[in-house]
Amino acid sequence: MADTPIRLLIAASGTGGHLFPALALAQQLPEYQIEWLGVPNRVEQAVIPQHYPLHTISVEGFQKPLGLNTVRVFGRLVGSIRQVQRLIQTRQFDALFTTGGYIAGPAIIAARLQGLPVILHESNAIPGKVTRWLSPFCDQVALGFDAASKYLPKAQTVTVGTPVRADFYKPQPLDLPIPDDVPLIVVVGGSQGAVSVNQLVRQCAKSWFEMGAWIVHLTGEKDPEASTLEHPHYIGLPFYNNMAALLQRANLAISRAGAGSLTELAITGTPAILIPYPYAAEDHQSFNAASFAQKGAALVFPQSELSPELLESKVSYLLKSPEILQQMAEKAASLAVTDSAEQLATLMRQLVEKK
Ligand SMILES: CC(=O)N[C@H]1[C@@H](OP(=O)(O)OP(=O)(O)OC[C@H]2O[C@@H](n3ccc(=O)[nH]c3=O)[C@H](O)[C@@H]2O)O[C@H](CO)[C@@H](O)[C@@H]1O
Repeated sequence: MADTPIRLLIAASGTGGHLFPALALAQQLPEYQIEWLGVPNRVEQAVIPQHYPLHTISVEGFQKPLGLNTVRVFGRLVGSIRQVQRLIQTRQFDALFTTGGYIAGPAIIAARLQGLPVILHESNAIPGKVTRWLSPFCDQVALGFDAASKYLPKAQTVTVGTPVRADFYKPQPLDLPIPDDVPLIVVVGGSQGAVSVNQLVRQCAKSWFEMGAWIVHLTGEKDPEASTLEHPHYIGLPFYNNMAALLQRANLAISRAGAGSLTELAITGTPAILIPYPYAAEDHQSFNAASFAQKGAALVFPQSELSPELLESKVSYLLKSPEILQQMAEKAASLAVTDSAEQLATLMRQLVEKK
């Protein structure tokens, strides 16, 4: 195996939270030949082909209550496993890396049937269903949060944090017209935006503008009112690619509590108000956010308890208290695992060498 490059299949799909940690690992394995497995019509179609060949299969999750639909989904799962097996045979992959989610089901099963080593990375404090079911079949399960290990008693777990893209480790220029000396609030609702958070922010923004603050608001693509707020200090965008530059510049973030977002806030040392997505599976975003709240790196509010008045006053208070923002920034930075991608790359190389 020494002379031919290792061929790695990465199965990561659906959301930025699944894609970006896998991309961060891929950046650490320049000597590998990497191809990607995703599904049609999801974010990977826009992000991956410029980096790696993208193969797609159709997968879907099992919905409750179980019934006829389950039979159909099961049939489709068997079909997708066969598709991935054929892909592994024809493209001669040596190993599989996945970040969980629906795509991980057929990918892990097919890889095991073909005798490939598998590493699964689970970034959330409460692992998803596929991770729980299939982690015993993976050679190594790498965790973003230590707390997740108690849900995976039969898995070979190791906590490595969650990898972020390489640009987060260097100061990045911000290509947005924001003066250097103004307080900047960044609003981000995960990779898809958060309409409820957007509505809250639009109701509060006026008083923050009056305090001199600027707002960069990443609204997502699905907010029908996204362009209703206009102000010289306001920049609304559906999605922004250079998150590293934006979070490095931000004085405060108002954010959902997806594992990827939290990791990036820690790496950039950005104080935050976190509003966990209330419908995330088993409320995992609240558990993700808990470590930030306990450490004093963020204020966490359940969406149901956060009125516009409360958000308006908390942000105004923080804007008036730079020393508190500074303390929160330091506490956020203390939660950063800066070599997560390197640790994962080392695990991958060790595993492939062993086989
Ligand atoms: C609704 C839901 O279930 N979301 C889940 C999904 O989140 P989702 O994909 O929203 O979440 P994350 O917060 O983990 O990651 C968002 C990623 O998108 C990037 N970004 C975002 C906006 C933007 O304009 N530009 C940009 O690049 C961020 O920099 C970050 O890298 O996967 C995460 C990891 O499994 C989970 O923790 C989340 O709970």
